[in-house]
Amino acid sequence: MSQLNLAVVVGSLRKESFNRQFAEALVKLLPADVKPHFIRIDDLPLYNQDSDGAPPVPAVKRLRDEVAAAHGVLFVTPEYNRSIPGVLKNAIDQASRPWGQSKWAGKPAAVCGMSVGAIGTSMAQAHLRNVLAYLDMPLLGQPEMYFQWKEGVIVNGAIGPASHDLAQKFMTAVVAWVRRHQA
Ligand SMILES: Cc1cc2nc3c(=O)[nH]c(=O)nc-3n(C[C@H](O)[C@H](O)[C@H](O)COP(=O)(O)O)c2cc1C
Repeated sequence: MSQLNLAVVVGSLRKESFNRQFAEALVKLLPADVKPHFIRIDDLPLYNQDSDGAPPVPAVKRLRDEVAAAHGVLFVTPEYNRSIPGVLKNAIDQASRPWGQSKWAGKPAAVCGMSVGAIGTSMAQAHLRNVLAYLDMPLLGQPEMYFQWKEGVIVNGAIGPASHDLAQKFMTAVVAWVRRHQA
């Protein structure tokens, strides 16, 4: 099968981010013909519609080019105050404009997340799904992935034994979803 480029967007800038650790463990479950590409969002300026008429600054151009080059996108996000972190929304907004030139449109996507709370980012994921659906991204429905951070969830950089099967099932479904939507 042809090589797939899977963009991975992590919604936390924290150095020891559980979601980044989770994302790095998840991509280890990908088959050899799927290449993950972590999209940088920490150096993006705040989106300002006044900038739409000018050439994008280098960080924004990089973001837009990288999203455009992806066959699909995996979002791995924390929940902040029952929604998605502002840094993630900013990145989504930056690649959605100028109007009519969104880089997200048509890209198959999947969402998951890790929180310290028992609801495991379910509210954040619901909000994120709403945004991505508006951006015309076909969204993987099942399996859902709501993870709570606790000892043993990630062991030596890999998904721990108790969660491994669900995580593998999810990543297999992500790859099948992206392949199904390949032009
Ligand atoms: C501003 C803020 C708001 C938060 N709101 C929630 C929340 O609504 N639900 C939840 O489960 N955890 C919430 N948390 C706790 C996060 O789950 C926790 O900080 C987690 O480590 C964030 O993910 P990260 O480790 O990838 O940065 C919040 C944390 C912060 C800093």
